[in-house]
Amino acid sequence: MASGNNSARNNTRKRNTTGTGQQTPRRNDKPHGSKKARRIAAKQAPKKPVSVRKEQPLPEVLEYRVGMNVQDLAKLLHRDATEIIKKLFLLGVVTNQNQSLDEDTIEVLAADYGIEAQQKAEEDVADIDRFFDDETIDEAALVPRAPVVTIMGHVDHGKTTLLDYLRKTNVTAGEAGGITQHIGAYQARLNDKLITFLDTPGHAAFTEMRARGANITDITILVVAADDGVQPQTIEAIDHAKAAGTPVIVAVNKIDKEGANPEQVMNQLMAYDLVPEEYGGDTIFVKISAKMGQNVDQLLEMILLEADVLELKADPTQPARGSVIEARLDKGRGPVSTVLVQQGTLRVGDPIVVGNTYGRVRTMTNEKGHDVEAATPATPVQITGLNEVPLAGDRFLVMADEKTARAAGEARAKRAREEVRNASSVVTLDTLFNTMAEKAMKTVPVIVKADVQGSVEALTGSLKKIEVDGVRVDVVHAAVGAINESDISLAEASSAIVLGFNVRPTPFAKSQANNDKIDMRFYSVIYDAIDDVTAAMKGQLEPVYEERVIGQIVVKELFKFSKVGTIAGASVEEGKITKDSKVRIVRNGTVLFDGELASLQRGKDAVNEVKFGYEFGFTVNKFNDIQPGDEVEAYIMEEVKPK
Ligand SMILES: Nc1nc2c(ncn2[C@@H]2O[C@H](COP(=O)(O)OP(=O)(O)OP(=O)(O)O)[C@@H](O)[C@H]2O)c(=O)[nH]1
Repeated sequence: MASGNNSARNNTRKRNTTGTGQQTPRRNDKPHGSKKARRIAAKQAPKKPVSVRKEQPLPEVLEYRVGMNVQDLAKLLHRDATEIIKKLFLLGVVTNQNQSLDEDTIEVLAADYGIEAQQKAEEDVADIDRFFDDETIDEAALVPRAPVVTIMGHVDHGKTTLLDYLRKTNVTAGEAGGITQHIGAYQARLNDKLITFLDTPGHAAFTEMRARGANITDITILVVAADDGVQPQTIEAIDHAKAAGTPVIVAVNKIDKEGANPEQVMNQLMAYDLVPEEYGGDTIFVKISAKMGQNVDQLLEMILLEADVLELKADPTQPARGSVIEARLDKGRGPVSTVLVQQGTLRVGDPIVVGNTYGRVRTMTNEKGHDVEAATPATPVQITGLNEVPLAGDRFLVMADEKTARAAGEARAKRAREEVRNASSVVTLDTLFNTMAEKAMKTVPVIVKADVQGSVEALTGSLKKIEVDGVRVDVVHAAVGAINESDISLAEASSAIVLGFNVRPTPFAKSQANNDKIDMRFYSVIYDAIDDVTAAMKGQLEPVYEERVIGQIVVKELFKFSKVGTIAGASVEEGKITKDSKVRIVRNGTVLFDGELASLQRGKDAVNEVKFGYEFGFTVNKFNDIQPGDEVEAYIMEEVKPK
């Protein structure tokens, strides 16, 4: 049996439950329980256990865990459970075989047997991540497994078409009929070899799962339409795959279309280190038509070839562990989750901890809705039987018994509630110098977003030149546009700082960054950004002023006056605006202007302040291009004391 199995099964810290009806002797009652119990116990002198088996003497030390029940203790003491129940009864504790006992009761019991009690070092039952370490894997038990593939690419380049084509033509469960359901993943077959496809195209989903610890993709298929070439999300996909360290196979799609130019795609991608084999590189390119199915088999062949190179293996003999691909609440069936088994074999009836919840696998079905009894590595299955809905990317682990699974799930839920955020994994400019030392960082990961390509390049170029004591800046991703949720996911997964140049975050990205405590910095002068990053790396970042956003405003309409010019009519959607506010005018996520208010008025009257919910008019110094729909951020600069 595999070593991982043993460690998983042994991971049985019991819950410290004092079940109903159980009486706990007070600590100072030691060693013989209540007065009454002592009296009764004294009557039994000379003290002699009821049914001593000669060949099984008492242990010298009772090594126990809090929460063990009478049966567990009976085994350790080599005594009958009934004897222990009796003994406890005489000590004033009414219990049964399955009842968990607390520390005091166990110690009193040991003392009554005349032996020492020692609590075993606590294993961290909530830490299921350690079962995903490579050390827990038994090399001898490894067998080849199917590769797990994610398809990424720019909008409309054909990800869904490719997934649908594969599902229709190559899905294995199709053998027995049934209608394919979207469960988040499926397996395709070529020449009796399986490939697991994650059916959730999208970079944010991919990276969000990774941020939660689930590194399940082995190979990324980058779909690029031959009639459209490399586009912003193509680059985003490349950066996400690079950050995850997965090899990329390029599927140049839509070659059936007029105007398709696969060679151009190949040339463009060389700039991103994806060099085709025929040009001397090592990236596999396959020219396909997802719509017609042309060369799709060749793509599958290439995936299998790459999988061979990667020597993907897993041990099917251990208790299963893996990751959640997607999960939802079903009205009839309760929490329904698609999980991917990564090691071991998952079976119906298995007690399981999943993320911060737990349960027992009640039903297990494949992508055709057929019941399956067991799922081996790289197999996606939909399971029911969990107490709550887990999150995509949560890890799962099969436990020795339901009690342990429950203890682990509850401990994890509690920890998640307490732990607002593991601050040590967050990298911020303010704490960069210390973090660099603590983590012996060789590079400082940053993500760059800017309003125009020229700025992206200028900023990226300058950042790459920074070097402080051998530490350099690693630009994980750089692109034009507002900071979006995909950027924040990538920042979280890569512990990166986000630098925005003349751009702002989308509202969703902003709240996600807030939750994840991602450090976003905004600049309108490249030199300032370079200066900040360099200073932070040297431990010399001492912000003197920090901006504080005090209000969000939306421009509703324009009033043109011949004498005073154009006044913008607006309403305060959040916070307030004051006469001395600075304003930042944002259109489609891009900062158009950053400057000062010239006037603030309600009706015809100049005012010092307009509060939330009110409409007002304003003009801005040196900016006349305000449009209805523009968003205005009102902010003030506050002095920050150097740390
Ligand atoms: N001619 C041709 N059209 C294709 C091919 N693959 C996809 N299309 C078409 O391109 C359009 C977009 O394809 P999708 O598969 O929806 O693209 P997607 O990448 O999944 O797009 P999003 O889900 O929006 O990101 C659809 O109209 C498809 O029919 C192809 O190989 N040849």
